[in-house]
Amino acid sequence: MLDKQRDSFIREVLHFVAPGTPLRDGIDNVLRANTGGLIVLGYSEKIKSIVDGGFFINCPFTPAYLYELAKMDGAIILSEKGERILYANTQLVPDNTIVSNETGIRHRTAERVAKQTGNLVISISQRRQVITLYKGAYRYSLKDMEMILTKANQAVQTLEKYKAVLDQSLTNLGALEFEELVTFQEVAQVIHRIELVMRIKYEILNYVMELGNEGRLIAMQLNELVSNLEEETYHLIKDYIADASIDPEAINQKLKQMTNEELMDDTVIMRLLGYSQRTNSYEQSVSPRGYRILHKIQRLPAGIINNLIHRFENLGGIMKASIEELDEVQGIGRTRAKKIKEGLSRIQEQLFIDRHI
Ligand SMILES: Nc1ncnc2c1ncn2[C@@H]1O[C@H](COP(=O)(O)OP(=O)(O)OP(=O)(O)O)[C@@H](O)[C@H]1O
Repeated sequence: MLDKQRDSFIREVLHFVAPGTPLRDGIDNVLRANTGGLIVLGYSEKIKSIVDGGFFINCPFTPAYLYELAKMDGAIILSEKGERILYANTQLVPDNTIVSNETGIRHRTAERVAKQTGNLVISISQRRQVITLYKGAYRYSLKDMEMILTKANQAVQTLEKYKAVLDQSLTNLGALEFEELVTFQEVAQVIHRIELVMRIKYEILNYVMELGNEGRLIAMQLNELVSNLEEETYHLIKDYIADASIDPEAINQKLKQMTNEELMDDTVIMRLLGYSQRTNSYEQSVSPRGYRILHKIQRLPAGIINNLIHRFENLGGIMKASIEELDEVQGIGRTRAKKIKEGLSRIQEQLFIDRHI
């Protein structure tokens, strides 16, 4: 199951220490110098209450100052956004009844301070050459750059393969929609494949964050591969959801919470869309409303698409409508009615060709 809170924690903290930022340069210097370090971001009331001693410095942050100050014992406290160095050589005294699984004193202190205050705490290990970030109950250790790059590239390759399979099933689904031969099975399969692709996308996004400047190329590849998939999923759910008044985004969120096993189960997806297995067999045919296909027609506003579906109920109905009948729909004149007909024929033709590639 995807932990959304953990995901946003990772994004937030990785944004702070992404390669190329002054804070990261400073941390890397401390790591290389083998002095170790304990850094707290933000001097909140809660932090104030657990700080003992130290020097008030209050100077702009530079990687060189951080490096020099880390030579002293104790913790360094930065402003919330890391732009200023506020204190150095401080002793942190968090509540020692807070559970910590860390072994060394520095790391245990970091974890307890993060849990007690909710501030971001960074621990740079002297012996193990690792940087660990703590915030609230979350912990994240920055891995070696080369290793992340390799993992990110492998994930992009996996994404490419999954995306190719997904594209083929989307083409098949589209062709079957025009033939009015779609069953729940195809719909469930496409939803399952989309969600798998989205999961790989989020994994890669975390690598991109961690890679900072180095991740730009991977971010571009990712964007090219899956840029409009979210929109496509939204329309797909709108096409097949049993109760059209339910917000497709709510269904999408539930989809993200599912385990991989649940995702592969057609009956779970059917239930998610609001169909019960007893009344609807998943081999039974089902008609799309037409949002996904109609959005492929260029310059056709969403309001008109809604009017069309409201009037003709589904894609089949819209396909069968004559130019005169289309013309009667609010917002559609004769020229636009012709454009809709032509657009649908063109999309259908292309899908039938692509289906056999
Ligand atoms: N409560 C604390 N407040 C401020 N600094 C602390 C605190 N506890 C430990 N430190 C810092 O950590 C250093 C000792 O850490 P220790 O070696 O025990 O931790 P560790 O978690 O094993 O880290 P490392 O992997 O770097 O050795 C101290 O010299 C001090 O600078």
